[in-house]
Amino acid sequence: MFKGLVGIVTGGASGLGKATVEQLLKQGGRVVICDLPSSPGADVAKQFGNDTAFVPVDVTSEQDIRNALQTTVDKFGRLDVAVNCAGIATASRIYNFKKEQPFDLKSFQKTIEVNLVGTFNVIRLVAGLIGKNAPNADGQRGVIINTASIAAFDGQIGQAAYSASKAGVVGMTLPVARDLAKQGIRVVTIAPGLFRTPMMDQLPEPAIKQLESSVPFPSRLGQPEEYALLVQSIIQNPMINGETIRLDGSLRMQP
Ligand SMILES: CC(=O)CC(=O)SCCNC(=O)CCNC(=O)[C@H](O)C(C)(C)COP(=O)(O)OP(=O)(O)OC[C@H]1O[C@@H](n2cnc3c(N)ncnc32)[C@H](O)[C@@H]1OP(=O)(O)O
Ligand SMILES: NC(=O)C1=CN([C@@H]2O[C@H](COP(=O)(O)OP(=O)(O)OC[C@H]3O[C@@H](n4cnc5c(N)ncnc54)[C@H](O)[C@@H]3O)[C@@H](O)[C@H]2O)C=CC1
Repeated sequence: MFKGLVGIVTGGASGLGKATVEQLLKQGGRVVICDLPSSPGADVAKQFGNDTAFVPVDVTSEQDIRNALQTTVDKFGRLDVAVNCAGIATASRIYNFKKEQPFDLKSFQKTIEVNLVGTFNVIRLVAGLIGKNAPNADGQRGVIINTASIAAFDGQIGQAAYSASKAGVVGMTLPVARDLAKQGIRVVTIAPGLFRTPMMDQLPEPAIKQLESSVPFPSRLGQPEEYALLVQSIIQNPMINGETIRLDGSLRMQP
């Protein structure tokens, strides 16, 4: 279905990103996995075979993303799709009255830097390469997909930094889509609910169980493959643009 398609997936060494890499490959695509040097990205790429490459990056670095684009061109000749999955989750109260400790400012800044600035950095750089493609019959040159979170809308206690970073991704989706429309590049954001990944596994098991039971239907954590299926649908459907799509089993998180 995606024969000839070339994608970049940030955070592609784990969780939702890794499932996306697998789905694009299954459909006949070729994929550059971008993830931290400390991630298992090299092993993942080896496991997936010749249609993948791993480039160690920090998404907040201009040079790292430029290197990834160079590798993409050298190895696969073009770029059609970029999926931003790299992200970090932090949790802390604004002020811990027991310990008389305010929310650590560096932790807030880091969360914004990776989740929001990192996503923006990738968007602004991949747009240049995708924009070089010849347009298809519909005028489309490619697609950029971002990952926010339902915490952008109903963040829990302790999620001020994470929710702010993800709300920023939601907020820039429409203006960036409008901005890139003339060039035939679509921009869409997925706001996942709760998915079983290493990030979710950081939460204590009772917290996971509690969250899981609060999902109306299906009352369970999502599988990463279900996220990847939405990525595939977004790529396939040219009318989806400038929108944030919740993928959450109708969960609205409680405080
Ligand atoms: C990933 C997604 O995109 C999807 C989601 O959003 S899933 C929803 C995720 N929700 C959350 O992560 C909730 C975040 N909030 C919390 O975990 C808690 O409100 C809080 C840890 C910030 C404060 O909880 P609290 O009851 O006031 O307890 P507090 O005394 O501050 O902390 C209790 C202990 O639990 C630990 N803890 C429990 N859950 C934690 C978590 N998710 N992250 C970090 N620490 C956690 C704390 O480290 C703390 O340990 P110490 O005191 O020994 O350092
Ligand atoms: N798992 C879930 O329930 C949900 C996840 N999300 C979001 O989905 C995205 C993917 O999350 P998961 O797959 O669950 O997490 P994960 O922790 O399994 O994967 C995230 C990947 O991002 C990489 N990464 C982190 N910082 C990076 C940086 N600076 N540069 C490059 N790569 C970096 C990590 O090395 C890791 O491989 C994240 O943005 C997360 O916030 C949103 C809602 C729910």
